[in-house]
Amino acid sequence: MPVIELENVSRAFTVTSRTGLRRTRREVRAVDGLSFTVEPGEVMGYIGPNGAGKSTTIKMLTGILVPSSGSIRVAGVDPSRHRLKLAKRIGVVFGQRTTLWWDLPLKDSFAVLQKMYAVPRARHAENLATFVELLDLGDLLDVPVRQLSLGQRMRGDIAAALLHDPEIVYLDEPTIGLDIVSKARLREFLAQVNAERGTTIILTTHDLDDIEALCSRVMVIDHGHQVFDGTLPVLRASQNAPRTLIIDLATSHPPITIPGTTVTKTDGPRQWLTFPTTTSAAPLVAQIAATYPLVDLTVTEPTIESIITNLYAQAHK
Ligand SMILES: Nc1ncnc2c1ncn2[C@@H]1O[C@H](COP(=O)(O)OP(=O)(O)OP(=O)(O)O)[C@@H](O)[C@H]1O
Repeated sequence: MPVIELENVSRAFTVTSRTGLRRTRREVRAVDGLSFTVEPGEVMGYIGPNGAGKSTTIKMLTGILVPSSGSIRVAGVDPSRHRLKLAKRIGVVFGQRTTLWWDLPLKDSFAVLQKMYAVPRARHAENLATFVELLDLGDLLDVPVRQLSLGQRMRGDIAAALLHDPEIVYLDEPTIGLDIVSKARLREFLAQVNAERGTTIILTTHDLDDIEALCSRVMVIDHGHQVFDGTLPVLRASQNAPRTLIIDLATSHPPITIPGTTVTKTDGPRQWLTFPTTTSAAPLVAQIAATYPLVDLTVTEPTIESIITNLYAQAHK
C-alpha cells in the first residue's frame, strides 16, 4: 500500500506586483494537477529547475501548506488536517536552514527532541548511539549549533530528523554546500538508513550525483507539472541522448568523417565524436582503427545534467 498518495493536487498563490501606482494581482500555479504514489521504502529523487514547485509539494506533504484542490494522504492521513499526528511519523531536513536550537549544544537539541516526540528513553539512547557513530558526531555533542560548520550542522540535522524513527523523511537539498567527502559520507549514511530501517526517502536536490547514488526512482517536475517519473536508466534511454567517443590519434587530423557520427570538438590529435545511444560502439571503433592511426579511446555516457536539460527543453516546446 502506498505511504504517500497525491491525486490531482494543485496549489496556487496570489502574487501582487506594483508598477508605479498600479497594483496588479496574478495567480501563480506552483503545483498544477500532480498525481503520484510512493511505496514504503522507496527512495525518490524529486527534481526540477528553480521555481518548479518542489518545495511547495514538500510543504503540502508535511501539512504546512493546504492544497488549493486535489487530495493528499501521507501514512494514511490528510497532512494538513492531522499535522501534529503526522509529525511523529515524518522527518524533515531543509538544507538551507537548521531545525536545531542555535544556542544549545547538539546533545541538548537531541534531548529536547526526545521529549517533544515522546520517544522511549531506551530507544532514543539506542538511536542516538547509532547516529553518533555513523555520522561521526561524538566530538560535536557539546558544541553549540551556531559554532558547527555547515557539514557538521547538516549531520546534526539529519540525526535530529531520524531520532524518532520516522517512516518517511523529506530531505530538501541535504548536500547543499558540502564538500565531496562530506557528501559521499552523507549519501552512504542515507543509503544505510533506507536499507536497514526501510525508511521512505523523498530527496529534493540540484545535485544529480545525489540522485545517481541514492534514488531508485526519479520524478522530474517543471512549472508544477510532472514531466518524468521512472528510473534513472529509463530517463537516460527515454531521452536518447548521444554517447561520446573520445579518440586520440597519433597526429592531428582534420575532423574524421564516419556516417552516423558527428565530430563536436577537436583538440590537437584528440577528437570528440557523438553517436546515437542505439548504436554499438564496437563496430565504430573498428572502423576508425582500420582507417585512422588510433592510439587510445574512451566512451562516455550522456551526463544526467544534459539529459535533464534536454527534458526541460522538450517540456517547453
Ligand atoms: N508563499 C508564496 N507566495 C507566492 N508565490 C509562491 C509562494 N511559494 C512559492 N511561490 C511560487 O511558486 C512557484 C514554485 O515555488 P517552489 O518554491 O515550490 O519551487 P521550487 O521547485 O522549490 O524552487 P527552488 O528549486 O528554487 O527551491 C514559484 O513561482 C514561486 O515563486
